[in-house]
Amino acid sequence: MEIFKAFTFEAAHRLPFTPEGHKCRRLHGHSFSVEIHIRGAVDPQVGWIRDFADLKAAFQPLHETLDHHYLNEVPGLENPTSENLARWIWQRLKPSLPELSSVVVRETCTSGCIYAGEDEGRG
Ligand SMILES: Nc1nc2c(c(=O)[nH]1)N=C([C@H](O)[C@H](O)COP(=O)(O)OP(=O)(O)OP(=O)(O)O)CN2
Ligand SMILES: [Zn+2]
Repeated sequence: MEIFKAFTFEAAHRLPFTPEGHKCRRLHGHSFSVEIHIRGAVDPQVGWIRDFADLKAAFQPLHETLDHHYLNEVPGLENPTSENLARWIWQRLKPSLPELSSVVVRETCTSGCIYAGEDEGRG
């Protein structure tokens, strides 16, 4: 079974490697949303996989780093696409949250990324 916890944060970014004239090359902002999913067995005693509060606590330091920041200035997010942001979050959560199964990032209501660690370990 899988559970998730959703978060939102406000941030500015620009995508420096988009072609000249691309709208996302300009500085702009989003109300980002992030879902942290974990997969595991339900503990029959307590009836849950893990307390939602554990997911909130794990994401809290990342929220502080991202919320109301210019993402391009955050180390590791110099090219803050949804894909790179999802991988950045995954790499920072996975060590303390081994049951992590996917990170979902939404830039807008209609655009986002789902990352499940596919290319981890490939350099
Ligand atoms: N694969 C990706 N494509 C794009 C990314 C990205 O991170 N990964 N990011 C952007 C921009 O940041 C943009 O702000 C969001 O994209 P888009 O969905 O094009 O934005 P709109 O809300 O303007 O979309 P419309 O549906 O056209 O109104 C671009 N691409
Ligand atoms: Zn954008």
